Amino acid sequence: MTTTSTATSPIDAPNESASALGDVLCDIRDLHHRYGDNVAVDGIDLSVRAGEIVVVLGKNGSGKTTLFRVLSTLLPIQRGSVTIDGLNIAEHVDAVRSRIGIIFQSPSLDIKLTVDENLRCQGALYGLSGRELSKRCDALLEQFSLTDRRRDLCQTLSGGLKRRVELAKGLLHRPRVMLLDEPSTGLDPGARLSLWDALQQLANDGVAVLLTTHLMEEAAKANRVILLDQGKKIADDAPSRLRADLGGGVLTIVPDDLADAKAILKRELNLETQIVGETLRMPCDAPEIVAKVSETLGDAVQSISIGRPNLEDVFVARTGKQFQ
Ligand SMILES: Nc1ncnc2c1ncn2[C@@H]1O[C@H](COP(=O)(O)OP(=O)(O)OP(=O)(O)O)[C@@H](O)[C@H]1O
Repeated sequence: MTTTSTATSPIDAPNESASALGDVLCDIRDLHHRYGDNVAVDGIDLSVRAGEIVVVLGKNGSGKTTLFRVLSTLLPIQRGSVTIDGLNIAEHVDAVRSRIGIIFQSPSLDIKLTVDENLRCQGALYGLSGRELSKRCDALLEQFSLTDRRRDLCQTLSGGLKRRVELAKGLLHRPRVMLLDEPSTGLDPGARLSLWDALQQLANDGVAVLLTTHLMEEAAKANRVILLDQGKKIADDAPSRLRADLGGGVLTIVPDDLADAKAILKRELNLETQIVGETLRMPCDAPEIVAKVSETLGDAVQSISIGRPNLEDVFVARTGKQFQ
């Protein structure tokens, strides 16, 4: 069993400063969407600026995909408004589509075509042709380190490489706003890192990037995190500020049996812990509690630590529910 009382820092956000950011490119006001009686998006306000990476984080069914489908003009606006690059998406569908790049959860590549052919088909859909299209394909293949794979069939690529081709496809027409629904799905940690390098590069080039993820450590890299719960926005801030708002530290216990340990800690030490994944967690600023918990649980615990709150703690604190 390991016990620690030092504060640990999750991945720090690369850039949480608003000063480097540009104009608002995506502006959502009081957006609602329902399927029959089922309210999927419930009065969301949200803006994303040029150069900003904003992550929408929420449990299954919290409304992330519905939000993305409205933003990408695939679902109509029922109530509220959205502007993309200053254009109301209900009134300027074609112009808006030319300004957004979209990557959905389900892969969109034609795996029987080569990397090059996939890009060229996409370019043709957006009215690009001839030298302009060739130059654009060359530049994106270079940007995503795909030049040496351009003649390979997509079915021969790894999941990470396929995602890079999808990103290149989504960027062919130089969108000002990039929408990505769970872009890390199916990627190994190395491929995720290179995806994030690519997103950071996009943001550096002045694109507004809005994506969903269910991975907390990934959300911690964004400039801003939006927490959704049952279609409502329950938090919107830089990840470090969201964590700091909780104040102090968090006690994390990894016991052999979650329910047993929770009951023992309540009975013996009057501690109110919450089950989060495979751990028991609770706000805690008193390092001496580590020794007490260790003594109380004895051999029935694998590790006890006090660290800084993470985004999962923020979600639990704001909703009273577990994230997963
Ligand atoms: N086409 C549909 N018809 C009816 N209800 C739907 C439809 N699509 C989604 N819903 C419901 O709307 C709510 C939000 O779903 P949505 O898919 O937007 O959430 P999500 O956060 O993207 O979930 P996940 O993480 O599982 O993809 C859920 O209650 C879902 O069951």
